[in-house]
Amino acid sequence: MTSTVPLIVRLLASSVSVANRAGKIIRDVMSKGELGIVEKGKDDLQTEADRSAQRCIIASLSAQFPKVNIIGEEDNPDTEDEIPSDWIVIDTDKDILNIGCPSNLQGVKEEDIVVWVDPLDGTSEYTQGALMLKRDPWERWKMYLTHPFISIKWYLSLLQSNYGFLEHVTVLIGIAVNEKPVAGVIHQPYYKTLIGGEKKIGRTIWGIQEVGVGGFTPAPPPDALVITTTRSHSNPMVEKALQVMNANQILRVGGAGYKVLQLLEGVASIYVFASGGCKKWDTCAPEAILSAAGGKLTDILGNYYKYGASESRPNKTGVLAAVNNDLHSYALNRIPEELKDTLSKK
Ligand SMILES: Nc1ncnc2c1ncn2[C@@H]1O[C@H](COP(=O)(O)O)[C@@H](O)[C@H]1OP(=O)(O)O
Ligand SMILES: [Mg+2]
Repeated sequence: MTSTVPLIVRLLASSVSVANRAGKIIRDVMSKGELGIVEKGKDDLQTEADRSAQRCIIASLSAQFPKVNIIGEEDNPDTEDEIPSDWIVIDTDKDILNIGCPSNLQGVKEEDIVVWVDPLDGTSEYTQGALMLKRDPWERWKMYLTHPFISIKWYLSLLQSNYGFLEHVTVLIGIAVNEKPVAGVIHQPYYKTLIGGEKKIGRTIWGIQEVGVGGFTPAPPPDALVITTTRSHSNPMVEKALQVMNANQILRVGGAGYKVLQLLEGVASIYVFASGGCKKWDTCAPEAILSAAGGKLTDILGNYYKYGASESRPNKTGVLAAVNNDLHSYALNRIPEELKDTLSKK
C-alpha cells in the first residue's frame, strides 16, 4: 500500500513518528538530569537533548528518504558516535498515510524537497524547566548558579511558575517544496492530557497545504486582541512593535512552534517578533501548519521567507503571523516605517 501513497504524504507520516521519538529523547535527557548545556552564542544555548533529538530525526528520515535535503539547527560535533539503534525510527503514522495529497504535490520527487529541522525549539525554556524539576531547593539553587544567563529576577519568576516553561518546548519538522513550506509537524513533548482517565504526555500536530491540519482542536481567535511574542529574546525594536499594536493582552512565551500553536488553538490572534534571531528551522513547520489552517506567516515587512536549501538560515526581518489575512494586514499596517527600514538594513 505504502508505495502508492505520494512521497510528500509518506514523508509527513514518517515525520510524525520520528518527532514522537525525538520528544521521548528530550524527556529522557531531562529525567537523567545532565543537560550538557553549551553556549553557541549570545542568548543561544544547545543541550544534549537538542543534539540527540536531531541525530534521531536526521538519521531516521535520511534512511527512508536518502535524496531529501535535510537541514538541522545543530552542528552535531559528535556524529562519529554510533547512533543507538532504537533512535532510528522506521515506523510511519498509518492515519497520516490516508489523508490524501493536493494535486500539485503528487509528483514531487525527493530531490525537490528540503526539510528544515529544529530538534528542540524553546531551548531557553527547556533549560529553565530543568531547574523547576529539582524539588530540593538547595539542588535547584546550585543548578541556577551554573546555568548561563538567568538573572535573579528570572529565577524568582521561575519559582512562581508551576511547571517551568516546559510546555513551550517543541520539535519542529518543516517540509518545503519549491522554496515554500507545504507540510509540517509540531510535536510538544511536555503536553499533558487525560485520555479515558489515563495520563498521557506529548502530542503531535501536523498540517499539509490544501488538505488541512490534525492532532489538535482548532479554535477561532479570541474576541479581544491578544498578541503573542518572545519571553527570552526581547529588545527595544521588539517592544516598539508591540506598543503600536493596541493589544488587549500580550503573552510572552518561548519558541516559534509554541506561539503558532497558540494561534491555532485560539489563545492568541497575532504573533509579532520585530527582530532577527529566529532561523528557517524555527518558522518552516509553523508556517506550513498555520497556512494549512488559513493563517499567514511572513516577516515584519509582509514578505514570505523562502525555504530553498541555499537560503541564508537567519530570518533577519523578524516574524509576523496571524490566524487570518485580516489580522495579518491589521498588524502589518501598524508596524512603523522606520522600524521596517531599520530591520531591512540589518
Ligand atoms: N536571539 C536569538 N538567538 C538564538 N535563537 C533565537 C533568538 N531569537 C529567537 N531564537 C530562536 O527562535 C525561537 C523563537 O524565539 P523566542 O522563543 O524568543 O520567541 C527560539 O526558541 C530560538 O530557537 P531555539 O530555542 O531552537 O534555539
Ligand atoms: Mg528554534
